[in-house]
Amino acid sequence: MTTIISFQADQAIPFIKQVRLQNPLVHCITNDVVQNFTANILLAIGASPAMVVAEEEVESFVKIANSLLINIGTIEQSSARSMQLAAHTAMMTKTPWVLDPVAVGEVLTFRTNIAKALLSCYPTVIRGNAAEILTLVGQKSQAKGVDSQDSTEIALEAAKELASQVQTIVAVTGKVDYVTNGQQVYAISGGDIALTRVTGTGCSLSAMVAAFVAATPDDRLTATASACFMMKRAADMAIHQQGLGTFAISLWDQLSLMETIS
Ligand SMILES: Nc1ncnc2c1ncn2[C@@H]1O[C@H](COP(=O)(O)OP(=O)(O)OP(=O)(O)O)[C@@H](O)[C@H]1O
Ligand SMILES: Cc1ncsc1CCO
Ligand SMILES: [Mg+2]
Repeated sequence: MTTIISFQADQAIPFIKQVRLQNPLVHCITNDVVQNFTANILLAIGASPAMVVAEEEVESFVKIANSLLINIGTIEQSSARSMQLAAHTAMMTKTPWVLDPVAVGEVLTFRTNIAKALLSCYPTVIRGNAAEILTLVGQKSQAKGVDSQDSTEIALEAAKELASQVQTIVAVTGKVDYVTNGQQVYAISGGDIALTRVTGTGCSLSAMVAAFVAATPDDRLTATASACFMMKRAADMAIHQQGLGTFAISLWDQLSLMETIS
């Protein structure tokens, strides 16, 4: 049986600082809903976002980027081709890359097939909600569109299995986040239910993971857990007495302020 280790702030702090020091260039191929939010979240944590999607451009851009994010949230034929080319280039150039398999499941078969095919390009990290991770290992899942109705506890074994199968790191997020390489498991608790009521917090977290694994290549498991910790901690500190708009802005503020004083 694997011991689940509760991830602590003192483990995350050096990784959060490294992202600000390194200012990684993160190549994002992400969905239409979250482009602006994701770019701003990356800037807030000290990374440099670039949304480059054209099939004609992705190959050369992956080669100069420090990491790549592929998020299939609003995938179409043309973006699917860009994703496959970008992931293949990342594998060949050993550029770390993160897969966010948004809304994979039995209803949305086009994206599910693409996401499964992308696994052969060995993502460095897969970050998804419980339903998405269950789907990728071929188990039944419950979702309402992009939102999971399964808990991360139910998906933990699937996350470990996926990590072992694909030789990757899996971050399965929800009330408690679990980050695993198949052997070790970190648990990150905290955060706020409001994170599920602002669109793109998971998508932006995947982009943060891409920045963290680029800036701290020696320990990508801790880097991934640190990104998850940072999002939860920012939500803990964000203002949540008014409405969701204030919460979203305050979350952005808290991400930008965390560990800026050295
Ligand atoms: N019930 C909850 N309580 C506290 N934090 C939560 C809860 N559910 C999710 N989170 C946090 O919300 C963030 C997004 O995770 P989630 O699993 O909802 O991603 P997602 O479903 O891919 O989101 P999206 O598709 O909207 O981008 C993570 O930081 C996660 O820890
Ligand atoms: C709402 C939505 N639909 C496709 S992607 C996306 C962003 C949150 O996953
Ligand atoms: Mg998602």
